[in-house]
Amino acid sequence: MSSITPSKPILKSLSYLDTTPKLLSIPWKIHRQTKRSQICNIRAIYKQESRNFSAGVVSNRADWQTSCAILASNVVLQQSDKKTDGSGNAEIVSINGVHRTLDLVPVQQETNLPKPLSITDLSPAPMHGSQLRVAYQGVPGAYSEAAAGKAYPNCVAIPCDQFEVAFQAVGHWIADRAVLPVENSLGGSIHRNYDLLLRHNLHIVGEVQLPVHHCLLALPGVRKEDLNRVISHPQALSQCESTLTKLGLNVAREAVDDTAGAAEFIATHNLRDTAAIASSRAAELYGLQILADGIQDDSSNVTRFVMLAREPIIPRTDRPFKTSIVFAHDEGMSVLFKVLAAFAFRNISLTKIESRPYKNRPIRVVGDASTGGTAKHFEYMFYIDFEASMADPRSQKALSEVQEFTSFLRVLGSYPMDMTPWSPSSRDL
Ligand SMILES: O=C(O)C(=O)Cc1ccccc1
Repeated sequence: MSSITPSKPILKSLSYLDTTPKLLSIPWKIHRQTKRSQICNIRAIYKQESRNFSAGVVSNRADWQTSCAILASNVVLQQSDKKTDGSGNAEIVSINGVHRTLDLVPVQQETNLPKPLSITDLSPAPMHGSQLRVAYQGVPGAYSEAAAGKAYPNCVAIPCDQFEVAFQAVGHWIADRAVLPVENSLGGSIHRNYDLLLRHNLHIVGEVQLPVHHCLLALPGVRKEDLNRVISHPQALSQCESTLTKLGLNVAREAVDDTAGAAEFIATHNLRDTAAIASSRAAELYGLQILADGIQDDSSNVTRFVMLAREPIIPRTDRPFKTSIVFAHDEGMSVLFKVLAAFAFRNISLTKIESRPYKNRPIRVVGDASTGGTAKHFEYMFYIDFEASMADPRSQKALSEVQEFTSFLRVLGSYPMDMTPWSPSSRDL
């Protein structure tokens, strides 16, 4: 992996670019606003598409995308005034304010035979035909950079100053992928990125589990006794809290955007009273000494990163796959139980459940003074990772059932599980 090593992250916020999603609505996003008949229509299409897919009829990428487009267009059509252009193609009046006509006829109209899938269809080479450009949050030496290199060994890693910028970089074709941390075995979920997954239209196309090995870094000649503060990414600070105390460092902790950025900051400003928690690679890059090595509180400190792309990958069943979804539900009895049961009764294991505030509707009020007061329910979006591929009929049946009692359901991605062997003592950095 080659990394652009600027003195500052290359990509600042791309706010000047309109970030309104220009992509077709997510194939799997199913909105509640549709009427019962329309849901039946969608379900019929969904089931037909699922049958087609599971029966192997959807045998190549083009068909897969056409099926998704059909499903998505039918969902979106419920949301907007529709008019046909006489050819049977429904013209979408607007999607997020973008006017477009969907061409729903399958590929190879003249022969009506699906185009054989070629290797370039599976993972098209980047536009510039050379290395994959992978955006990450941080500066060179960050663990996210290492994750990018583990996911795509020959990539060009592109540093970004915010997680949001990494998402935008992919959305605006500045990068081909983004690699972002979503959870750590000691620190738990990185909530910011769960929220961003929902806000953007990217697809999870892979995951990497990275053993994280923290070091305490300072300028050459600085001793622990000289330190008044330790700075790093909040996840790193929380993963090393006990060890810092054992080292006698009862000094101020300050959170910064990323671990390597903390090391760079100390070197750039020649701070002799400050240490950083970062990787040994950051020590090399920014000329710092390692005061203490392996300071995470638990040797099995692993961070899970996901890889994001503009297009989903084609799910397979020939290797272990994981699928990530997000859903919301209106009031109803034991909806969460029903969702979990839809997977449990099909022997599908869940590996993660996360809830995040439903920012469009944070509180639902029930009742009023006449009924003795109001109940205020916090509304959440629920994220689930489960161990099955979307190509597995069990997954399709489970999601078809979940759709019945949720107001919103979206598949964030179906992707190979990271099965690389590791032991608690292994280290990538
Ligand atoms: O700050 C970094 O180096 C990151 O990539 C985020 C992070 C921080 C701590 C553990 C894993 C990832």
